[in-house]
Amino acid sequence: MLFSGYTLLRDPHFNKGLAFTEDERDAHYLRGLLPPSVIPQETQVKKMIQHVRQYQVPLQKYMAMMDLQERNERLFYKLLIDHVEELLPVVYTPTVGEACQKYGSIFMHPQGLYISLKEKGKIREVLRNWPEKNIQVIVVTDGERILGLGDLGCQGMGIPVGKLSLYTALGGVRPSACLPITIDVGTNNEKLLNDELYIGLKQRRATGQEYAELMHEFMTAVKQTYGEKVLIQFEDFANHNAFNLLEKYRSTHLVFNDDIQGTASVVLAGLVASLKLVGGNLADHRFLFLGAGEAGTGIAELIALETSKQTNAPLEEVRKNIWLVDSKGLIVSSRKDSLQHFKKPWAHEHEPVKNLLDAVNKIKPTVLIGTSGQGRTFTKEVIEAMASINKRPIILSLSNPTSQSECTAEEAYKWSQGRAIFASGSPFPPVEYEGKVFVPGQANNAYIFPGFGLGLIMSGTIRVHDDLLLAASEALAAQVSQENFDKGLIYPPFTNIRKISAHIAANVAAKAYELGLATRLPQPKDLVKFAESCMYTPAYRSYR
Ligand SMILES: O=C([O-])CC(=O)C(=O)O
Ligand SMILES: [Mg+2]
Repeated sequence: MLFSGYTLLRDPHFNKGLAFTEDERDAHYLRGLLPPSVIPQETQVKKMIQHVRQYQVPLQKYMAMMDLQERNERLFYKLLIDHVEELLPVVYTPTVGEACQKYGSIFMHPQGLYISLKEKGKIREVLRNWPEKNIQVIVVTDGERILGLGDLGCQGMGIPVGKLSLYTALGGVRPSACLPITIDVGTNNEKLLNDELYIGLKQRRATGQEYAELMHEFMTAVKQTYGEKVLIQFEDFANHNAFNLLEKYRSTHLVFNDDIQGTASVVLAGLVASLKLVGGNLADHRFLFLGAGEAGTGIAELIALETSKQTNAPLEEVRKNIWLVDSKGLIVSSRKDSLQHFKKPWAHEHEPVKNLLDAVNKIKPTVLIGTSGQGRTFTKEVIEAMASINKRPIILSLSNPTSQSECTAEEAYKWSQGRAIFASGSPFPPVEYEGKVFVPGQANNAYIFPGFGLGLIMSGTIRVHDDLLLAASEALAAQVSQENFDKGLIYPPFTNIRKISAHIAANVAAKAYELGLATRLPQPKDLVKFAESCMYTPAYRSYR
C-alpha cells in the first residue's frame, strides 16, 4: 500500500472509513483522524442504504452513489451488490440518462478518461496518464446516441462509467482493470453548445476522415498500451459509426458492440425463454420491429442465425420471418436502393406499408419489438391489434430510458387484457390488473455484457465470434426458473446476477475454447467454478 494517514483516508481504493481496526489505526498513522468507534462493513452498508433512501429525487441518489464511489470504492460495490435490484435504476438506466443530460451542472470530480480532438497525435500519452496499467476492459463512447436521448457529446461519460460499475458489481471484473473512455469530437446538440457549463469541446462534430483518423489512433494506441487481449466495448455510438467501427476492427481487435451484440444476445435469451410460455420454436414465430438501427438489426440477425442453426435453413430464408419498420414505414424491397447497408437484408417482397399499426395488421407478428428510441409509439391500437392476433402476444419495449420506452408495462398488460408477455429495457414496477399482479422483466444488455466480458477475459479470448453471443444467450435463458415462468417472467431477477454471470462466462469461455479463440491454457476443468474464483469481491482486506 502506498499511502498512510490522511492520504490513506482520501484514497477511494484503500479507504475503509470507520472500519479500520485498532491495529490498522496504529500501524497506518490513523489515530485521531477518525472518531474512536470501529464499525464493520455490514453496518456501513446499512447506514449507506438509509442515506441513499432518504433522497426522494433519483438524481440525488445517483450523486450520493457517485460520491461514495469516489470516497470508498469497496463500500460502493458492497452496497451495489447487496441491493442490486434497488440500486441498478440509480447507477444505470433510467437515472444515468438524466445524469448525462445534466452532467455539466452535477459534475464534481472527473471520472474516466477524456480523449478529444485536442489530444490527436498524443493518445498514447493520454493513456499513460491513467493511473492503472493492467486494463482488461474499456467501455468507450463518442456520446452521439446516448440511450434514446440522442447526442449528449462529452456528457455521455456517465454511460461508460455506469457500464463499468456493472462489469464489477454484476460480472466481478476488478474495478482497477476497468477503464471508461469518452471520445470527444464535438457535439451537434445546440443546447449543449450554448450551455456555459458544458464540459466538452464547443464545436460541431468532426466526421469523415477526421473522425476515422482519431478513432484509428485510439484503437491502435489501446492495443499498443494494453496488448491484444484488452476488451473494447463500443457503447452508444450513432448507427453509421457503430456498424462501421465494428466491421473495421472485429478482425484485428477484441471488440464488442453492446448495443448491437449485447442487446441481441439478451433479447434472444428472453425469446427462447418465452417459448416455454407460448410454445413453438423460433421458426414458428413472426417478428416485427419498430426501429431498424443497431439494436433492431442486431437482434434480427441473431434471431435469424439461431433459427438457421436450429432448422438448417439458409439465413436468407429464415430472415423472411423477420420484418422491420423504420421512420419511413415497413422496410420492403421497393425501398432497397435508398436503404442504409445494415437495413438491406431485411427488405423483403411486400407492398409499401406506411405505419406500424398497418404493419402489425398486415404482417400479423407473434412478437413485437421496439428499438426505435421513441417513447409511446406502441399505442393502444397497436397493442390491441397484437392482442387480437395472438393469444399471448410477446411485446418488448426496449428503448431507454423509461421516457423513451415504446409503452409502459401497465399499458401492455391493460390493453392486452393481461395476456401480453412483456419486458422492457428500463425497469417498470409490477402492475396490478383485475386483481392479478404482473411482474415485467427487464430486457437489458446488463444481463449479458458483464458475464460475457468475464468469459472472454478469464479464457484469454482474442476475438468475438457470433457463436459466443449465442452461447451467452443460451446460458441466460437456462437461468430462468419455473418460479420465474409462473410469474410470467422471461428473465431471472437481478438478485442472483453474479451467479447468472458466472454461468454466462463459463458458457462463453467453453465456446471460445471449442472455436480455438481462447489462449489461456490448459482449459480449466470446471468453468463455472473457475469463473466464480475469478470474481472480485468487495469485502475489505486487512492491512498489516
Ligand atoms: O444502457 C442501457 O440501459 C441499454 C443500452 O445499452 C442502451 O439503451 O443504449
Ligand atoms: Mg447502449
